[in-house]
Amino acid sequence: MRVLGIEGTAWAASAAVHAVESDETAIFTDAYRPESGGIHPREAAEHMREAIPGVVREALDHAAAEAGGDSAPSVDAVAFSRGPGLGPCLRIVGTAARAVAGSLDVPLVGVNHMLAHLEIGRHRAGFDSPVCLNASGANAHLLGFHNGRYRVLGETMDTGVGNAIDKFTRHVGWSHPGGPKVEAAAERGEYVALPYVVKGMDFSFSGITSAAKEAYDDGAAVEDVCFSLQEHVFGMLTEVAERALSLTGNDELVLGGGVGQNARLQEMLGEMCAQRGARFHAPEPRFLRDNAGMIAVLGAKMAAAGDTISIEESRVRPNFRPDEVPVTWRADEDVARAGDPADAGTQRGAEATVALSDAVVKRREPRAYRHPDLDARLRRERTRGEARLLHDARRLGVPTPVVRDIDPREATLAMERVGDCDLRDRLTEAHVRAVGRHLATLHGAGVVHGDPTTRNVRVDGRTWLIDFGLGYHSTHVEDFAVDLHVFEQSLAGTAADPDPLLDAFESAYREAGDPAVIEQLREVEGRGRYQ
Ligand SMILES: C[C@@H](O)[C@H](NC(=O)OP(=O)(O)OC[C@H]1O[C@@H](n2cnc3c(N)ncnc32)[C@H](O)[C@@H]1O)C(=O)O
Ligand SMILES: Nc1ncnc2c1ncn2[C@@H]1O[C@H](COP(=O)(O)OP(=O)(O)OP(=O)(O)O)[C@@H](O)[C@H]1O
Ligand SMILES: [Fe+2]
Repeated sequence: MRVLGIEGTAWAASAAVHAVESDETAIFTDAYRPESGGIHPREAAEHMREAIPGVVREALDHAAAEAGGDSAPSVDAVAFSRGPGLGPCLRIVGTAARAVAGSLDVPLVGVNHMLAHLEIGRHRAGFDSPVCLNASGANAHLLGFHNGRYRVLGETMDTGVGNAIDKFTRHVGWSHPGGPKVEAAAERGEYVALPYVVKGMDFSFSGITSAAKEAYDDGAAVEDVCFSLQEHVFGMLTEVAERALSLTGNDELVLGGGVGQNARLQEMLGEMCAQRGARFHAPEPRFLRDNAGMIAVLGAKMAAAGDTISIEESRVRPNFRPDEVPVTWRADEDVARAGDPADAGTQRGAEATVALSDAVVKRREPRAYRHPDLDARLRRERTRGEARLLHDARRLGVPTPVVRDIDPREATLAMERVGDCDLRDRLTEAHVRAVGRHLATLHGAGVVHGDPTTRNVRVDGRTWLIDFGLGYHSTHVEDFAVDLHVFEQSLAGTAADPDPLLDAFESAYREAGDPAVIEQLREVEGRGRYQ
């Protein structure tokens, strides 16, 4: 079987032929390069109009040559990027795909571009059910497979990671795309401190981009800013990837997206995985940046599962989210979470090792992938912050362990042992309601937990909140809403039937806290991040 793929969500006018039996993929790409500034949607669409016919012809010629003069059509299906992406570009690609499928009389397959970034890594690595970090221009998120869908385990709360970097390079007058230029300049740079923003498995870049621009305007060497941008931004992505592995009990990670071509990002992810005994795969660059090869490869899997669409249903989807897609090509898989060993001896969390006896000693281990200055700063700040907030929460009446000792230099806390197990392993409505009430109490007093996941709640007769290492004080409704979003994402990622739990959580929060936070939560969830 051979499948034609067509891609054109933003800058890459690309067509490819994937031959299933030999697993060979030929890719033909004609890139749009803006003369100034970033990607202009109208110019990009104009480029698609001019370039798509040429790359499709090249791909079909290639397929015909491979077919060696067979009378049968040279491809068995046509797959296209249906979204997310720029509407005007998508429509041109959609039209081209319909025309080719119609004239060859073969089925049409509508592919989610972000899932294609993920599946190409899974395919090339031969991994079973990896967590995926998509690091592309317009997006940044972590995906994991659970109950027949890819779930968004964490994502950017503002711009995509490539866009965040490209904004900085535009500010200093460099041409698009900025990522490779930052990578080159970073080789000669030294460390300066920038903001570092991780909220559970979510993260945001706007503060870093602004601080980087300011540092440059204030006279910092551009090489130093580039170096530090990479250390912070990729450090954050690596940290959240590690959190996702830890929370899901997974030991395979794949990388996707154009920013994934960056050697420093690949190095950090590789080191993080090596340190925790997980396997890591980054596909070759031609499969990382936008390309039709990944569309053809996933298109072939979808076609084999019978997941094709009629012309009438094939409208494009500029805001197509990855978690909306029924994963037909993995329908027969029954994926169980590996799970961590029971509460005995030493536990390994996402960032700390926790020695459990009558008491608990939690030590934030150094992270080799992180710049030493940043590593020391985060371990010290988080240890101090955790001790302080555990105490504050207790005073507000939220059950937390009593802190017995703290050593910020060693990043070590000694505290009371609480609960029989993590909430993840006993997900009842009553406990989830209690989490809703406790978060409402904290938020009412201006405290953000920062990482309220189903692993950071301990349960017995009571419902205890632990792990305040990412917590902070705030008066912003947005920060409280993101806290709720983090908890709901972790529920959706760990519960077999999350809906009743989500309802119970929200109704308890609404009763005990500020309903405006729930409204803001809807805003956070609905944010269009894909234009
Ligand atoms: C929706 C779709 O159109 C969009 N595509 C996209 O963003 O193109 P992609 O090829 O995945 O990524 C482009 C980004 O990748 C960055 N980039 C390329 N090489 C890089 C490098 N060596 N280091 C850092 N960033 C790099 C560029 O600066 C640019 O921001 C997406 O996947 O989000
Ligand atoms: N005070 C405590 N009493 C009982 N168990 C605890 C306590 N503190 C931590 N644990 C156990 O150790 C695990 C990891 O602890 P913690 O969440 O504080 O570390 P972490 O490395 O920051 O983890 P993560 O980032 O995954 O939440 C918890 O999920 C819990 O099972
Ligand atoms: Fe992409």
